[in-house]
Formats: sequence, C-alpha cells, structure tokens
Amino acid sequence: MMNNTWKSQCKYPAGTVIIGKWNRHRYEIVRMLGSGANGVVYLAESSFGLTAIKISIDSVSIISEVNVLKALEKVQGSSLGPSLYDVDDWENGKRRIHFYVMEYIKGKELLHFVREKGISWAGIMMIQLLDVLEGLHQKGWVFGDLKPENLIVEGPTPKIRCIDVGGTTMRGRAIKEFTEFFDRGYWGLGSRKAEPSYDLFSTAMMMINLHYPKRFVKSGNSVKQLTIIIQGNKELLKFDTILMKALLGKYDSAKEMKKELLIILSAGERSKQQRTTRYAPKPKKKKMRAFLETVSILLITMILYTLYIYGYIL
Ligand SMILES: Nc1ncnc2c1ncn2[C@@H]1O[C@H](COP(=O)(O)OP(=O)(O)OP(=O)(O)O)[C@@H](O)[C@H]1O
Repeated sequence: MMNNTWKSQCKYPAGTVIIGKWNRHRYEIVRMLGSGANGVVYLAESSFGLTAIKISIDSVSIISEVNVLKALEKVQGSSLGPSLYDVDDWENGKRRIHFYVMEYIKGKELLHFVREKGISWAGIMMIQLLDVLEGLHQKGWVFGDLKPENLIVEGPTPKIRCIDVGGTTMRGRAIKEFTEFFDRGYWGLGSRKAEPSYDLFSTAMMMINLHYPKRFVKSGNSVKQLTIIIQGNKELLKFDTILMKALLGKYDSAKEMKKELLIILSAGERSKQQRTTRYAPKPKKKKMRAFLETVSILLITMILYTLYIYGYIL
C-alpha cells in the first residue's frame, strides 16, 4: 500500500508526458481521475485515444491488477472491467514509475445514476451485475470489493462497468480488499473466504445501499437489523426474500439469484401493465371499430362502383 509521501510523488500536472520505457507509447496527462490505496489514476491522451492510466511506485500491486484485468478479459462475453491497452515503466529522471493503461470508462457512478433515473433501475442494474458475476465465478474468481463507487453506468443503453478490480481474488483465498458496509465479515454473517456467496452478500448490501444512500453501522443483531431496514422501505420490501437469502449465504450461484430477481421484476412489470390497462380510458377499441367500419364501407362502395362501371360499359 502506498503511503501519502509516495502518493504525492505520483502527482503530475496536466500536460505531463509519460513515455513507456519498453513499448515507447506516449501519454499526455489531461487530468487526475482519482487516487486509491495503490496508485493514482490519470486521464491521458494517447494513440489509443482517451485512456485511464494508473501509475504507482509499487510494481507488485500494478502486476496483480494487470493480471486481474487480463483474467477478466477472458470471461466470455464480459466487459465488466476496463480493457487493458498497455503495461510499462516510466523513468522520469528521479525514479522508475510503474503503470498500466486501460480503457477510460465514462459514465455515472451507480448511486448517482439510480438517483437520477429512478429507483426502478436498481433491480435492472443488479441483474446485469449478477450476469457478469456468474461468468467471473465460473472462471474461478470472486470480485471482492463490490460497492456502488466502483461501479459506473455507461452508454445510452445503460451498461454496468467496474473501474476498480483491485479486490478481485481467486476462489478459495482470503478476500484481498473490502469495504465494511459490503463485507459479510463485518456484519458477522460469514467468512472473508473468496466464494460466490461473498459477492452475492455484497450485491444484496448494494441493493440496500441504493435504497438507503446514507449507509448505517452495525448495531446489535445483524439479521434483525437488516430485516427491519429492508421491511422499512416499500420498494426494497419487494425483494425481501431474495435479499435475505443472499445475506444469509443461501445462494450457491449468481445465476440462481438472478433468476429469482428476474421473476420478481417481471411480476412487478406485469402488475404495472395491468394497473395501467385497468384504469386507462378505452378509446382504442372504439377507434378500431370506427376504422373497420370505414374500411368496410369503402370496400363495399368500391365493389358496387366496379359493378356499376362494368354494367355501364357492357
Ligand atoms: N478505467 C477508468 N475509467 C474511468 N475512471 C477511472 C478508471 N479507473 C479509475 N478511475 C477513477 O480513478 C479513481 C481511482 O481509482 P483506483 O482504482 O486507483 O482507486 P480506488 O478505486 O479509488 O481505490 P482503491 O483501489 O484503494 O480501492 C476511481 O475512483 C475512479 O474515479
């Protein structure tokens, strides 16, 4: 983990040019995107277009994140993490800096997106996430540090993407990075062993967080506390059974959780449609009848007219 002195030494102004020692690609810093425990991320112009470049003095953390990005790319059909473009070192006169270059993911943080577009998007985003998690788990990985800040919704057709893969851990090992609110160990509801149920717990906590943007701390019996929280929100209550199952580690796979979530979401859609049909005025049927009448009259008139012409000519 980098300390603050190292972090401040990884700070560069806009216009700084980074040239890779080995691959010789050139990157011009546009601005800082953010900094984490292991490095600083910049937006940079390059021959790849606009990219995000993560720099660090810690080669081990860079290598380990690069390995995770490579593994994520191998998950069939998944584009959860950013694509990896380049890995290199930069000698800037003073010291050697390690960096990797990835796709710049432009979008809104999950919490902002749901706040802006409406809470009904929360379930849809969770379905997308569960889909990707299933692929990831099958490849032997567990995401680990799932939280809304790490998830970005991009594109005109909203798609969930992840900007921090630092917590991704091989199945069976101890989770590398976590955030208390989303960590089942903190809530006393399971271990920090990397297994699918760890991610599913975090997914359930994320769903809770989307409905309760102000996070809360553990107080007393976790199961009781979380049950009261879920039941205290009308929207969240619809997902009661699924959330409790995920919190208690009752799902073996993301696929199973996704299936049950889909059923709840589609039942909600159906009842919404029924409500609209029941209360909406019914001018459509009348319009249709009038249209059919006009068509019949026109047809009959045309037939009579043809017969008349035919008779006249004869
Ligand atoms: N590929 C990317 N596209 C767009 N923004 C990015 C990308 N990668 C990182 N960022 C931005 O840079 C910030 C820092 O990212 P980084 O992965 O270093 O750390 P973190 O997620 O904040 O913390 P930590 O790694 O300690 O959990 C992110 O919060 C995000 O705003």
